[in-house]
Amino acid sequence: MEDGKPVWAPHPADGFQLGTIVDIGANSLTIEPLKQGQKSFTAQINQVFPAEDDVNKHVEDNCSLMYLNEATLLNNVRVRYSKDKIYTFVANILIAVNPYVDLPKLYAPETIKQYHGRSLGTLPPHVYAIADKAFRDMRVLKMSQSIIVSGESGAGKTENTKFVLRYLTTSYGTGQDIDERIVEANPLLEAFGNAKTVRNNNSSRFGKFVEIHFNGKNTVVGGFVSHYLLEKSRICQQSQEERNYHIFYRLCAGASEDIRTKFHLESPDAFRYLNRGCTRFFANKDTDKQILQNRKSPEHLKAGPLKDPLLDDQGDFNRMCGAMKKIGLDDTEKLDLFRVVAGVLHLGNIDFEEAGSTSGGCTIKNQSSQTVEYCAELLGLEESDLRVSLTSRVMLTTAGGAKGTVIKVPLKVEQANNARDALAKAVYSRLFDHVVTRVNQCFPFDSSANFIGVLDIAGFEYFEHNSFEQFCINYCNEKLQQFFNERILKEEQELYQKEGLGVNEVHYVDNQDCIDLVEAKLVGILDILDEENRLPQPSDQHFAETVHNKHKNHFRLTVPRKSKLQVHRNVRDDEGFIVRHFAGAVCYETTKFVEKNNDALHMSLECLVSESKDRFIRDLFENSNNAKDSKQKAGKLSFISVGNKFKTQLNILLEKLRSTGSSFIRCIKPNLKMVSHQFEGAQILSQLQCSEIGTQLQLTSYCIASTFLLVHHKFLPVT
Ligand SMILES: Nc1ncnc2c1ncn2[C@@H]1O[C@H](COP(=O)(O)OP(=O)(O)OP(=O)(O)O)[C@@H](O)[C@H]1O
Repeated sequence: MEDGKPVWAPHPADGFQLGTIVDIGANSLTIEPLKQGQKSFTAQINQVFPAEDDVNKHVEDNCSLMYLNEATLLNNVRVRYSKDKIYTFVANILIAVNPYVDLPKLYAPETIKQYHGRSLGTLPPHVYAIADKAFRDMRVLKMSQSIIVSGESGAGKTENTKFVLRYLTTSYGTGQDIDERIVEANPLLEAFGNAKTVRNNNSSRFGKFVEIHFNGKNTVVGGFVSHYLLEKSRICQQSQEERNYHIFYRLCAGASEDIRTKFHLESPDAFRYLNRGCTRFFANKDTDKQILQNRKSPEHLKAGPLKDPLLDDQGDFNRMCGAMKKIGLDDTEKLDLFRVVAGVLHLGNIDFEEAGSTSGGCTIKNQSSQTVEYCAELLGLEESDLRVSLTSRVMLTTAGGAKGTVIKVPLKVEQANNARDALAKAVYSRLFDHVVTRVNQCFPFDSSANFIGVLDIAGFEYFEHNSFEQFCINYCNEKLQQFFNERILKEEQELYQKEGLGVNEVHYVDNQDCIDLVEAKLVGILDILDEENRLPQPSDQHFAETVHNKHKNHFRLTVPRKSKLQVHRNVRDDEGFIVRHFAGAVCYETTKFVEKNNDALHMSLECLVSESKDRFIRDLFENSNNAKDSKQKAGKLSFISVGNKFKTQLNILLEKLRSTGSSFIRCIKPNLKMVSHQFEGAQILSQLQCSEIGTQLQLTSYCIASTFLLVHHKFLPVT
């Protein structure tokens, strides 16, 4: 960096600001901002970067900048974004900034044609360029490919995934039914698996890996969707501004009067599982008029509809019905799905009260009689069985002479509430599994030569309060980061060495220790949690204590009171732990870890649903580890580990990824308000830093710097 030449120095809101160096200290620099009227300030040397001569210039591949650093990358992305150029390459990785506005020309059929068969770099950066590269690599190398789409919630992963699928089926499909089916599966999956959150109106609350399969002639023959970790807590409760899964509202807004009557549907405020969150429908001015008044909640009538250019509950209901038809679901199947959704809604309305007897148990309130009747009818249950199963649980006594006797233990009001919610979550999540299975049956294939898989899964997350869901997501991201390190860094280094570029070995921080901390046999956090779940009286506190005891001096683990943030320092040692991830330290609060890690219903409920009179409900629970001999299993605590199921799924996924060629798309959320043309530099910078881009940038700048002797800043390890 030369005196007088412009540099990028840190800025709290913009990420970086332009300035000149006016003084050099031992570890810091004094910077005078170029913007008039701003005061000089000091910054650490390693946070100040040389700027390009023309800061308004932009390039398609960040690697062709003169100075390669995070500040010039941020500026390049910013300049391009201001011109609606949302895609940028960093070597082979595609950065995609969410425009939050429809850019029809960018995705038009003519654009699809343009990218057909064209090498990377010959046309402007585009998600289509990545899709076409994957296809050409598959054809030439005769090897399956994967495209890993990452980014935080609302960054645009699902939209870009859909563009990839649309591109591949349009360009290399058969022109027949199957292409359309692969694309039409999305509205159905989104209806059941997406919800409005504060960060994204259409947030996917599950991860997915969508494979498009090709025959030996490289034509699409079918598809397959694998799904991961549906967020179950949302089924029973949402925060005030959030909603449950779209399907509930779409059914309330869009179902015919006939269906409404049949399934006893009302407006969203009538249901406990909806009315603690936002009860407004998505609609625009015109479509809002088409929704009958009696279907709208008082909140909707007062505040009007929720607005999003891509969402419209009533219209989406009709589109979803169309999609169901296209992918081959008949009316009976459609009604089965709706009936179970309605059944879940009614379940939530069952209220309990203390029985007033000496048993200490509870009964169902009289006001809930009608609701119980509806639930029994919709879910094919005997009303009396439903009542008994919700208010008591069967257990096998092991004491004295009565060993082996099944007894009924009455539940307290709170326990009955939990049982009701557990039943609702189990029914809905089985329904979601069924939807995915059914979708997969719609594009079957006998054999395939290769596939292109697109992974759309949540990126690294850290909030003020982090629970089991964030723990699983971040564990997944550790695994993906390791895969990225293996793939890009090792391969690139080998390439540089092979080509004799004289690049010294680049040391990146291996995160295997963090992965082991989570998944190692017996001592890993997931196994410690499973052990806790198997105890007669598991507790979240005991689990947290065991984690700390087993990993006292682990570099990656510490107690919350050592956090830099006040809010985490208030968390007691037995209430949480901090994990130092590759992308930063996260404090996990362990309340509900034990409950969230258990997928099993208590035996009375399991028996209830698996013996339903209704075939559809019975089938949903068919493959569960349901006790055929309920007497034998009734006394045992049944436990199905969510964490270890995810670990197994993840390892299968990683094995698959390792067997394929890979490309990476990093999606970026430009602002928290979800609006167009607003670039919040600082928060975009932090997304770039805690992603593969940060790692790639370090490697690329290091290699180029070493090769061309343009050493501008020191290479820093990943963490
Ligand atoms: N390329 C795009 N063009 C126009 N709008 C977009 C584009 N990408 C994303 N959006 C807008 O941003 C919203 C959020 O995008 P998307 O649902 O793909 O995010 P996500 O990363 O999948 O989030 P989550 O992890 O919460 O599911 C979309 O509903 C859409 O309104």
